[in-house]
Amino acid sequence: MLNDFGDRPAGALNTADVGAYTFETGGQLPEVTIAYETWGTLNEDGNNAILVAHALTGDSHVAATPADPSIGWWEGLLGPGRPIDTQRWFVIAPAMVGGCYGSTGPASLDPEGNPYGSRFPFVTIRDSVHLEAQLAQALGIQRFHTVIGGSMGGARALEWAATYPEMVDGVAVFACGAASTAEQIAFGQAQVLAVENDPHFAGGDYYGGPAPHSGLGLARRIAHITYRAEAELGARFGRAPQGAEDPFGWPERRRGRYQVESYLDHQAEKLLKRFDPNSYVVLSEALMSHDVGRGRGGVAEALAGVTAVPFLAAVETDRLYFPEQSQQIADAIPGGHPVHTIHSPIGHDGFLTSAEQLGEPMRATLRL
Ligand SMILES: CC(=O)SCCNC(=O)CCNC(=O)[C@H](O)C(C)(C)COP(=O)(O)OP(=O)(O)OC[C@H]1O[C@@H](n2cnc3c(N)ncnc32)[C@H](O)[C@@H]1OP(=O)(O)O
Ligand SMILES: N[C@@H](CCO)C(=O)O
Repeated sequence: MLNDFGDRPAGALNTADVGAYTFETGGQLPEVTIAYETWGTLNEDGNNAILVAHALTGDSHVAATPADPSIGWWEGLLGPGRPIDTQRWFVIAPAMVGGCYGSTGPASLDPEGNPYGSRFPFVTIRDSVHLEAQLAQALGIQRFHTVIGGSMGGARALEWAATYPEMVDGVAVFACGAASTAEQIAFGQAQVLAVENDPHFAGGDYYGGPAPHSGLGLARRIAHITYRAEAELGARFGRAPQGAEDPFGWPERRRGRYQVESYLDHQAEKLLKRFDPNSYVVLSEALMSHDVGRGRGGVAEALAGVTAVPFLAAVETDRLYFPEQSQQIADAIPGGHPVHTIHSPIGHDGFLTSAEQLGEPMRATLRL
């Protein structure tokens, strides 16, 4: 069922009930719904499908649909005549389990009608892939020509290629490595604790009362700094004060803001309006769990078994998912593969803001 956190027109999402699910670490849900959007038409053989996986706070709205004509987060990549031509391909974008965009998540109601809250299981990237495979089966999709994603979506795409090699012919991974690094886990922990230490968090059972928005806002600020490059922030904001505010309010210990603080306040405010703090924790921990080599003899061995044609890309100024981490994937998948550079001064978020750079090389490499 849809929760209150999405702000979407009626009918914007399709949903499929995929039944009960036992998570990798043993948690269980008696019923799981996966929400998704689609573009184009699945052919009779069920073999013209492409799956697009969203990032941490993303959703299934990759591009405009008749039911929701608003611009999507990869609008330029997808549509009639675009690099992923929806006159030819059937594209599906599922909302990740644990999130707050229509798939079962912590704000969803259990069979007794109570929100799961603190009882929502620990989710891994691999769990999300297993559930998406069940969705594919329910829809009659035999295999994916390509699975595509950036950042956490890239983790999901790579995990798809390692978990279901027989179902994935091509994989496109942008701005993501083979496993979350110590530093990525460290940034994740700070964000998770920011939410959990908010006095309103109540162990995750805050529904019906005030939400832990102060904590979620702090988490988003930490995250957003990592999504942008130091030079971009410097060039854009420098040390400038925000409007007439005075950052030198001492000795009263009250002060106005620098522009960059106002910018981060704005990014935080925007997320509060659209995201459930519990989902932020669940998905952040899922991303921290990302390790394509877990239980497979390590990253090198897991990637040696990938049979999908890879298309890899990294943002040249990304200081969260460094280009070397994309290179590690390229080197480990048999065959020798380049890493395409996304030229952008802004850092990690360049995989969203400059995605148009990837359209043509991706189409050529993956024969889209
Ligand atoms: C792949 C996925 O699934 S993720 C889904 C898409 N991601 C998101 O929506 C996440 C949230 N947003 C972001 O991550 C980024 O904003 C992006 C990547 C979408 C866009 O990045 P950019 O185009 O570079 O936008 P930028 O980060 O500069 O933010 C611009 C906003 O900051 C505001 N802003 C700029 N300076 C200031 C300031 N001094 N004080 C307050 N606000 C400011 C702008 O007014 C603008 O506001 P708006 O977004 O409400 O229109
Ligand atoms: N801005 C993106 C970046 C995460 O990779 C998001 O919020 O999902």
